[in-house]
Amino acid sequence: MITQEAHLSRILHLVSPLPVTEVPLGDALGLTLAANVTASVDLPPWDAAAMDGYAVSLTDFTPGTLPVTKTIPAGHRTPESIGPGEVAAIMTGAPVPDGADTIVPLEVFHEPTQDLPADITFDQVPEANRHIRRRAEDTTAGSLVAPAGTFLRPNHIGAIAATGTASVYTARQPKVAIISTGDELVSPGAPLGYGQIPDSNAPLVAATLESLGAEATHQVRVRDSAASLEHTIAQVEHTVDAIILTGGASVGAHDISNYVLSAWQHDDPDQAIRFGDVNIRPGKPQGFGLSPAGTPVWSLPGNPVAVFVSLHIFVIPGIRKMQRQTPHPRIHHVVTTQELRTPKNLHYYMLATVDDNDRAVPLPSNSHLAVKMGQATGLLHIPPEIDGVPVEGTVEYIAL
Ligand SMILES: Nc1nc2c(c(=O)[nH]1)N[C@H]1C(S)=C(S)[C@@H](COP(=O)(O)OP(=O)(O)OC[C@H]3O[C@@H](n4cnc5c(N)ncnc54)[C@H](O)[C@@H]3O)O[C@H]1N2
Ligand code: MOO
Repeated sequence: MITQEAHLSRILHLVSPLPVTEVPLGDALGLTLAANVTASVDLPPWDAAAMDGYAVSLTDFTPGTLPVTKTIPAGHRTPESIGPGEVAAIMTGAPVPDGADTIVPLEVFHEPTQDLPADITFDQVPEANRHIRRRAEDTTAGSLVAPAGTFLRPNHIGAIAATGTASVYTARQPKVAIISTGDELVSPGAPLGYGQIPDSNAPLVAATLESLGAEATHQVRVRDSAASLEHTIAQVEHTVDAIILTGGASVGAHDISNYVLSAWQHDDPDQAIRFGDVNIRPGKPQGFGLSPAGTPVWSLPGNPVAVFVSLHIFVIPGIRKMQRQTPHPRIHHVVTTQELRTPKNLHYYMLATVDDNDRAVPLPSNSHLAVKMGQATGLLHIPPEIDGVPVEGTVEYIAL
């Protein structure tokens, strides 16, 4: 029996990050930064008004009526200055004129209007340094905005654009071929003859890859024939970054993935495809290695929930490494509403629904229960050292 840890670490050892390319910021959502992004400019680039109002010099200031000598809207392109006894009408986001010590919001003097008054009356000395966004308060040019490894969400895109950057460096997205094996498989939606089932693994794997930003370039169904499997792999092997097979990973007479891939010779035996039982349920029979051309190949068991667990524990970390991203999933902790009994010495994964209060209701988790998989919000993980968790006990949880 291979441990989950040993199998995963072999996968991460054999999978390499993909080459880096420059991508326009508009296409970068959901990609992972391969290089730090630093600010091209100070932000704010200059002292700016935070309120619509009046910029005032407090040098020799005495309350009374003062003339409004200029108007500075946002986007004003000429540096301005004011001297003692002068007031400039200023709009939110406009550069603060030299000599101004504070901004007083317009409501202090009058109702909002488009016709600004020629002068305004101060009853008292205004407080200094109010309503001014200081230059470089947010960041300085050259400072880190987002480190390499950041998975770009909309907020990162906004922050990077704000600091004057139009493109980012990211790993090329993995192209992956998905091969479902099994004489029993037909396209989802096709009429089922006796003994036939819809191929649900290919759509599951493809959707998982797409959710990571990777591209499922091929989805091929092959019959349980060594010749067809060899032919299919030969056709896709040189155009993809990885191949994911489902089915035929076990030891049955028709489990062709195991027989075909185990027979491949590799110059470096450490890199060859190896099959074996891993201490994980579901998902026990696993194959992984590099094809003779050096393409990583995951050979997963056929049962849909076993595929689902295998994707989360063994495939997603490898794809993330290709994307130059942190490979490991975020583990949460939740409270189980039922006692969980599991075999010792196995990493046991259970489908579950977890509510907003982090309370988990386990679902039946046998590896063929595809519809139960559809009801889950994630996977509970009971590690090999224990044989269960009592009701109201804390348990690890991988959210989808
Ligand atoms: N004698 C033994 N039999 C089995 C063992 C074992 O150790 N000794 N392990 C069992 C476990 S655990 C698993 S998991 C499965 C894995 O089997 P295979 O990887 O060889 O997968 P298949 O036999 O091809 O299929 C298993 C199951 O999944 C269904 N399937 C396959 N492909 C798809 C697909 N694309 N979409 C939907 N469903 C699919 C298939 O019809 C089978 O029902 O082996 C156990 N047996
Ligand atoms: O381990 Mo198998 O993957 O039970 O279904």
